[in-house]
Amino acid sequence: MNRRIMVAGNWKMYKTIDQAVALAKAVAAGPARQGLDVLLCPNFVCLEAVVRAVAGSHVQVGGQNLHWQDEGAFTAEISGPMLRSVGASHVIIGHSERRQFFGETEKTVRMRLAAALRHGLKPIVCVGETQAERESGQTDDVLASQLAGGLAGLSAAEMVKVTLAYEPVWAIGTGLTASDEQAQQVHAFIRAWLAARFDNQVANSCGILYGGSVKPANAAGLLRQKDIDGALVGGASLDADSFLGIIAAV
Ligand SMILES: O=C[C@H](O)COP(=O)(O)O
Repeated sequence: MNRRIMVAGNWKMYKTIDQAVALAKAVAAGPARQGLDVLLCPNFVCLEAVVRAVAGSHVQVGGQNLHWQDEGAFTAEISGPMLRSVGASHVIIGHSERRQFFGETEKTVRMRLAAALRHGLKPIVCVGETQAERESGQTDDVLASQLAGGLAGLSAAEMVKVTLAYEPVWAIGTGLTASDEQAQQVHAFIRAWLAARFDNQVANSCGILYGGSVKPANAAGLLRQKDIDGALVGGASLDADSFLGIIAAV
């Protein structure tokens, strides 16, 4: 099964419009590679400018979140139709920072996922355990629970439109990276979970990205792993040279 590889930059709450446009143009000037998707996820304020900056290139643009309703009295929220109207193709859902700081639950992940699929946005659903959960041997249980809740009731036809991202919370922004073996072990667990919940075909076609202190120096080892289909990059995506270095390492 030949799954596509994706290198996605999650810019989090960084970059003003001018900075975002400069970075997006630098990334878009990098080489396009067969079978490799390059995605940039800027903050909402910069989305439109980044879409324009990469227009005509191989680079795609996504949002970092979306609300489950299409519209309504939900101050400061952004909906699927709004993301589509600005030219976004993807959306990140359930990032651990949303879970940790903004009350994201499995239920809201599932509702956001439904909204993304309803509007033809390609969802990237994040899962991952904390350091305490890993140290107490709960990694598999935590992931199974996040997957079961976040993907509850999803059909196989819907699941193949979803990309998953395994992001161990202890490796995000800390400089600690899961070893190649640790990451592969969890990715294999997730793929086995998908095979059991759906079937082998779904499990084998679903992209599973790794996120957590991915840098040019460790990207090649991680991406060489059988069940790692790309990277969701935070800090190292904020600099063109390091993000292009990760792409080059694929
Ligand atoms: O979404 C990206 C992840 O949170 C990884 O962030 P990081 O590369 O800064 O550790």
